[in-house]
Amino acid sequence: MAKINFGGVEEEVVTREEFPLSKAQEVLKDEVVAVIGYGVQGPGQALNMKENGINVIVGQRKPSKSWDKAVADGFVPGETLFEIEEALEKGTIICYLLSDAAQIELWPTVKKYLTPGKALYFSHGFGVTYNDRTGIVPPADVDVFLVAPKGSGTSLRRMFLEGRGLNSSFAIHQDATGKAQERVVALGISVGSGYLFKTDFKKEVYSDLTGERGTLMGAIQGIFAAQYDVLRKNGHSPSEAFNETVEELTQSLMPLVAENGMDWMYANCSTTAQRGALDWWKKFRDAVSPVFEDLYDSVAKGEEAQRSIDSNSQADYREKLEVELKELHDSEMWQAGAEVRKLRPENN
Ligand SMILES: NC(=O)C1=CN([C@@H]2O[C@H](COP(=O)(O)OP(=O)(O)OC[C@H]3O[C@@H](n4cnc5c(N)ncnc54)[C@H](O)[C@@H]3O)[C@@H](O)[C@H]2O)C=CC1
Ligand SMILES: CC(=O)[C@](C)(O)C(=O)O
Ligand SMILES: [Mg+2]
Ligand SMILES: [Mg+2]
Repeated sequence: MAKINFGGVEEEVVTREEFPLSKAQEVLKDEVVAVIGYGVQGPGQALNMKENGINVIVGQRKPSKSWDKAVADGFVPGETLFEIEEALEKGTIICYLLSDAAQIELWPTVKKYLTPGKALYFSHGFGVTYNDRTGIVPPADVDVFLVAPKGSGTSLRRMFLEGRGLNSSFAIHQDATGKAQERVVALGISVGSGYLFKTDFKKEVYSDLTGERGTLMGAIQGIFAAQYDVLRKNGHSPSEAFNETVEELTQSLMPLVAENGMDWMYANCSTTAQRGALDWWKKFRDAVSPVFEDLYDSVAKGEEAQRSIDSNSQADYREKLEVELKELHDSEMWQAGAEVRKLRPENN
């Protein structure tokens, strides 16, 4: 483990230099890694492991779109693609990558196949942390750990194919075999993580639920909509409002933040913009801090987890999500955005 000073706080991380793929392959050489669930994380992790030389199989419902996708991706029925219970039987490491709500429903089946010495792998601390609501309590004689890619499974795969890596957190909930650390780190490297930082199941899920409702997804849509609406209410055209709210950020400014931090992005804007941004960012921070306090409180109380369980356990959960996603898609802001994207030189 490398010790890195993050802004004055020393943390332990695992880098690909100290734990190369060859070491991961050696650790996992006698394992059968069964990926249960082929939605977003499943394909990214299974394909990256497969191409990293790991013995990976996929377990999916049949017939299903996910089964067909796994076949299209090169997993072979009866050889590397099985129905869920057969994959659970064959797997020595069970990667539980169904949706968090679906993990609850299938848990009684999965638990039957967790025989002594096997490992149960998650990509989210949700099921174990909120086990009073999920019922997911693993048997004591199996390893239980997680690797949580800090990004979409789609990005995990794309970055792997580009020779890059998405950072992941890892955590150990149970070390029944004494090999949990090497198993989980080997898996983290094999699924295509850039580097791995250590956390625990509770901190992973509390931070993740906060992040996806906050700056990563929920809050950004909220702040985009607020600025767009004010610009439009004051007579600015849809294209001007969208460019000033989203397009410039994603195409020009956020890549500068990703490259070298916020001050670097500011320094590459006008002094007029720098003065204004430095004057206003604390006002926005103070305005939204109470909302983030409420959000974290709701996460910590389990309210966000219960809402996710209640809504995503319904038979028509996908249809209901799609109705709300369509409302976003059909909004003037994102309709304007579709036209702006078409005008990008690379799209003409
Ligand atoms: N989506 C992402 O990129 C990320 C997901 N995660 C975590 O990874 C895990 C998997 O997440 P996703 O891939 O997004 O899941 P998902 O929502 O895409 O579902 C995964 C699979 O579960 C199947 N499924 C749904 N209900 C089922 C049921 N009742 N019985 C059997 N199969 C069912 C779906 O058909 C799909 O193939 C979750 O714990 C999630 O929190 C972690 C980081 C990012
Ligand atoms: C992509 C990711 O990290 C999320 C937002 O936490 C998720 O998909 O659950
Ligand atoms: Mg996340
Ligand atoms: Mg998440």
